[in-house]
Amino acid sequence: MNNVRVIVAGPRGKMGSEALRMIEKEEGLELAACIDRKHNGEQVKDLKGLPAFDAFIYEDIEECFQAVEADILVDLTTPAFGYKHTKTALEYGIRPVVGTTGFTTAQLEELTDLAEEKELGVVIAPNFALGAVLMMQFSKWAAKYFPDVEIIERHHDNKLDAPSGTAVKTAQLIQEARESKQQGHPQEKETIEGARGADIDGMKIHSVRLPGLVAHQEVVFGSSGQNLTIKHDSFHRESFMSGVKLAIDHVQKLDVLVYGLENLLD
Ligand SMILES: NC(=O)C1=CN([C@@H]2O[C@H](COP(=O)(O)OP(=O)(O)OC[C@H]3O[C@@H](n4cnc5c(N)ncnc54)[C@H](OP(=O)(O)O)[C@@H]3O)[C@@H](O)[C@H]2O)C=CC1
Ligand SMILES: O=C(O)C1=N[C@H](C(=O)O)C[C@H](O)C1
Repeated sequence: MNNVRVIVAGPRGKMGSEALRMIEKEEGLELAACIDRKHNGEQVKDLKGLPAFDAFIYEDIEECFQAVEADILVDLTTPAFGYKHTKTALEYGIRPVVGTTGFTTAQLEELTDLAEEKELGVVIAPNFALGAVLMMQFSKWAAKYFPDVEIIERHHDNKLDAPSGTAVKTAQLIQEARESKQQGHPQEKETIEGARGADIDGMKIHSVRLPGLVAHQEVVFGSSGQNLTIKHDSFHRESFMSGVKLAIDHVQKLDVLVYGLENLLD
């Protein structure tokens, strides 16, 4: 069988470089090219700290898609570029696997429609770590019995988007399991704006950004006389890679957009 040819966008990044190391280890995957905003025309092996791939780096995504034959784009960049890259990949018949977070609901809807129109699979996963996917599923289950819930997510201080994609997805899953609920005291007032965090359907989300952190989330449920906390920690970005591989395997058989890795698990 032919190797699956993958283009990685964001190869110098924390996640992109980890994805390159995963592709290097996985039989059946081949790095076709990289998309970066620097180093046009250089080879990946020329860049310090990255695996010794001969694949070339392109700054212009269209030039890359025109020059290189590929099956899949793995995007691990920024919200603005990730959206543009995903759209362009679909235009060129390449299936996107997207870890980049921070897309708006309107962007997700637009990409869903485009994938359907092109009959091409897309996987957008706010979190590729299996433990985080389970944390979200357990939270959805718990919300049926404990509708009062707040989400505390903690990340490294280089993160661009807040709240995290995982926190937003968790809140959306909880919304599916509980009635809409305005939490806290009906007359509560913030004496400093933002003190109660972000709000999704009455649920509060608190975002912590500190050096030393990787990716962590607690979902705290409150009820009379008891609390339930569901917690997940990613201590290393390798934790996301089995999920990236799973998405690469599945996306080739899909002809629609799938949002969330839980939709690919048995
Ligand atoms: N789904 C999941 O499981 C996970 C998702 N993420 C998400 O993945 C994304 C990347 O995270 P992370 O690796 O930590 O971030 P980094 O900042 O470490 O990496 C992002 C990389 O993208 C590069 N970049 C910026 N603009 C472009 C562009 N136009 N074309 C190509 N590359 C570009 C950056 O270059 P430069 O350095 O020059 O700015 C950088 O190398 C984020 O959205 C994050 O939230 C993160 C972890 C897990
Ligand atoms: O930026 C990160 O680091 C992470 N981003 C994703 C998110 O926004 O949820 C996934 C994970 O939490 C790490």
